[in-house]
Amino acid sequence: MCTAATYKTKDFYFGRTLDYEFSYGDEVTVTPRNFCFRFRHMSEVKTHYAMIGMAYVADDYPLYYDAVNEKGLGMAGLNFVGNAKYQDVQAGRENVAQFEFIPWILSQCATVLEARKVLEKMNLVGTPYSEKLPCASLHWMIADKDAAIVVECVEDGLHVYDNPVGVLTNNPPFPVQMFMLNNYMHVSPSQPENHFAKELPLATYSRGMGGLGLPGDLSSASRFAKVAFTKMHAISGESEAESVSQFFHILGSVEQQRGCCEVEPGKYEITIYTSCVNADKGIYYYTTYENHQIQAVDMHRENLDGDTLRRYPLINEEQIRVVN
Ligand SMILES: C[C@H](CCC(=O)NCCS(=O)(=O)O)[C@H]1CC[C@H]2[C@@H]3[C@H](O)C[C@@H]4C[C@H](O)CC[C@]4(C)[C@H]3C[C@H](O)[C@]12C
Repeated sequence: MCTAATYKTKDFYFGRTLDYEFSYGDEVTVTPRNFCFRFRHMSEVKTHYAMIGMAYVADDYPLYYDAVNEKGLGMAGLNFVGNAKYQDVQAGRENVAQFEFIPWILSQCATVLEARKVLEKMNLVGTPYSEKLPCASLHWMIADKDAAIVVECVEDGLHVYDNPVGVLTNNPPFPVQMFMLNNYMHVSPSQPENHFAKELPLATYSRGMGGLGLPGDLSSASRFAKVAFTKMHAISGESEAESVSQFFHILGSVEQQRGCCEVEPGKYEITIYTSCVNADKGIYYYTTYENHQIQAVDMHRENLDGDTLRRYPLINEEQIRVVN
């Protein structure tokens, strides 16, 4: 399971949790403007927007899971198993392999509006990266400071949905997730009043009772409702530290602890990493399951006019500050 979210204070923030039972070898990766993208079905792109994100780098190619470009556009891929169905290569269309989708959009689009235009001409195809790295079944959230959309490629084609909540999890399809929020319209940060029966002397006996009914389990539909509620009500100061801290708290509402989600006997899905990118400043913050100290990689401290990837393997050891 995974969860992606946006958040806005003075700056725009975009991030996700990546929940899985193993890691591919994730690295915060900066792709500078002159790194040559050799798209499988399209021509080479030699110059483009720079981007920073989490990737598995294979043969010097950044297989991004999530990234933000220098214009502040963010994009994240989340599992959509059983529903994702990619299109066939078609002459006259812009055929883009699923593993190229993030670079395709972030290399040329500055906004969600521009991404929508590129999506109109695009065919999302199932060409695998390699035999060892077959197609991943994903859907994506694309967002900038003004808007968010979800892209789902299913049996009947490619769908682009407005995402007024700015969150995404996994199954079921996005319109169903949105519909199911109707079930939670009574949930509130305020204390409830007795509408049950006025003859009964019902009273609040604890803080937080306005949230009763909000799910707490790890299923993707439940995480969608939980994180949507948390994000829609989250309040913080506008400084970088306050904003980043609050963003990690929003995604913390749906993190997965080892032992609670068994995927096969003795194997558990956990939140491998949580990211928060300041999309305006190009700073990629992250924590990992074992390392709660926030780490940061600033794309603008790299040579963005270069042509080679800059890679920062995740720092996974817990950093504990001993104070006496
Ligand atoms: C496993 C990741 C998704 C995590 C997730 O959504 N978990 C939920 C599990 S479940 O639904 O609830 O079962 C996805 C997100 C991005 C994916 C990676 C990216 O798409 C980049 C390449 C794409 C290649 O085709 C496969 C390897 C890969 C390196 C992918 C491996 C894996 O599928 C990743 C890492």
